[in-house]
Amino acid sequence: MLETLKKIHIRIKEGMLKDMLLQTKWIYQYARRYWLAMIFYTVLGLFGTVVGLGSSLVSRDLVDIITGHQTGRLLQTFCAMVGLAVGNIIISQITNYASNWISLKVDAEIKSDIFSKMLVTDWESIANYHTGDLLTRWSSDASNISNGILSWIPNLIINVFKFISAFAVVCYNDITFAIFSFIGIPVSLLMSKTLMNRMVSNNQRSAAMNAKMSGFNQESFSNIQTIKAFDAISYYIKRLKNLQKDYISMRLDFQRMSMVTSVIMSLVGLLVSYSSYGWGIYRVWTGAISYGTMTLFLSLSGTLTGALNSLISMVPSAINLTTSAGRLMDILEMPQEDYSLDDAYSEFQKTYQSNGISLELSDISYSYQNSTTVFEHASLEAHPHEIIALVGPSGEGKTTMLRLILALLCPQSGNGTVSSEDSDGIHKLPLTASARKLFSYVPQGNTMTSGTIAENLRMVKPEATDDEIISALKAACAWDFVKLLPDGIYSEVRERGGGFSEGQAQRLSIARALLRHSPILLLDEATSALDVATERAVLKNIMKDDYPRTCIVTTHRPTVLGMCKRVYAIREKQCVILSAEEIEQLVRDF
Ligand SMILES: Nc1ncnc2c1ncn2[C@@H]1O[C@H](COP(=O)(O)OP(=O)(O)OP(=O)(O)O)[C@@H](O)[C@H]1O
Repeated sequence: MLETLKKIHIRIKEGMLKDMLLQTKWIYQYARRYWLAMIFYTVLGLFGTVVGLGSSLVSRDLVDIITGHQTGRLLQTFCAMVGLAVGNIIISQITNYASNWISLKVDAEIKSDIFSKMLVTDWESIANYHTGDLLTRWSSDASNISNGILSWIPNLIINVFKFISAFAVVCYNDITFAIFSFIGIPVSLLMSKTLMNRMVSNNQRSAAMNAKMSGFNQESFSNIQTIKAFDAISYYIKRLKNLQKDYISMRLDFQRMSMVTSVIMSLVGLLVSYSSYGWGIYRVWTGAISYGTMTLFLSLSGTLTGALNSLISMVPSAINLTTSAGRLMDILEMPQEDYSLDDAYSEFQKTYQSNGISLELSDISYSYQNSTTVFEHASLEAHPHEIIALVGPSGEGKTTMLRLILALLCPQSGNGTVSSEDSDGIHKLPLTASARKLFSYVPQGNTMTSGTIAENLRMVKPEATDDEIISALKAACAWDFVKLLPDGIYSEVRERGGGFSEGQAQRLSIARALLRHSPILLLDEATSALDVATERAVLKNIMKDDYPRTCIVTTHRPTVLGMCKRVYAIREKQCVILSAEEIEQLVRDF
């Protein structure tokens, strides 16, 4: 027996309650920023309770004056009652406004905070989550917290005060009525225990379902072309219907649970009010109390039951809130990227950019979290005024190498450095997330976003003039088609580069990278959709200016290898420099 109790104690200590405490602390760090507004809201709520009680007392007097139990000024009492009722309406509106204000502020703050933290989370860890799941956590879970944040301390204080003050008034007027305040408690407690268990699993089910729906919608809408091309419309409609079926069945499950709960709670409410009513009539009949006092009890029995139910319903709402906090904490507790060298890199860039910057990775080993080993003791270097090519069959690790260079991935062993040489010697910094200031990266695929061409390019240099944009477009061989567009650089680009061919979108992406004027340029199959002549022209333009750029390209096509200073092939998880003969062989075999 003792053993069992110990086990339960340990489970409570280590399990749900401990998690809930941590999650509550996490929520509190957002709530405390609005402590003044929360105090205002609490004071308003307390004031509203006092006005409500005052209104019940005045209505008691009014009834007693009318029924002749009390002598008093009817008109004044009536005016006081109306005044208090109007005051109640005004206070409740101000309270609503304050609660919305707090919710909106907290919502915006949590969302922007989580957004910025998600962006600095370790890339590989966050890439394991479906974007639909991330979106649901970021939007729905954050909203759950901001909407429910007031149900904590402020509503707890308000409802406790409401219950105690109403109870005190009841006791003062007729202590026998106090018993009715507690009739509902056992049932409400029982209900809340059942509710609590169901809610934990329902919340998790609901969050998982929402993430699934959001992921499906997002993927379907961004792949409409593929769905049509594969004649997969009916397949997708069927998938949606199945998801909807699951969703409806889950919602109806919830609905049934809340129906049962609310029927039981309403029955309890009826029981309380009818018993109060019956007891009230009896007390009036025996002459123990007046009609006015009975009216007071009837209205206070509602207040007491309401306050009690609100207090009890805080348990499931706390679960809802902490479940959401837990889901957000999962994301925020993932490892974060290291930006501690930001200042050092800014200084480094300012001082050495004009000399050009070299890049070196030595003895790098890297395996993805799923244990796919891509590199073992691989080394690579690139220097200013050089184009370095990375070649190799699909899936050998070219993109992975660029991710390592960009510090999106962190090698398990070996190290990366950037360096610059001047008359004082070689100046080095370790490769971390802060080094990204030095890079321009053109990834595979279409990375244009909706907006004008100019807006797309200014993403990397907001202060760029039109002339600078046009020069970048010229260097990327994109000006030829942009100048023919009726709105030139102010022509609209649709989502994912819609409205432009793959090759055009690639050239716009390259122009964007060039506009940034970074010392190191990384092109991941960035010229794959261009014809050979344009591809060569783009690379020539990139390297022809005096700017000491270091350029690394990954490619399947050996057409540009002749322009490269060194060609690395990824073989047996290493980067091997190809000889002139091997490069010639590659070109011949292509
Ligand atoms: N996020 C990831 N998680 C786990 N494994 C991955 C991930 N991305 C790539 N890989 C694996 O790492 C290996 C190298 O992939 P990578 O994308 O670097 O190849 P690549 O040479 O760029 O291919 P391609 O030429 O087709 O673009 C592959 O076996 C791939 O399955």
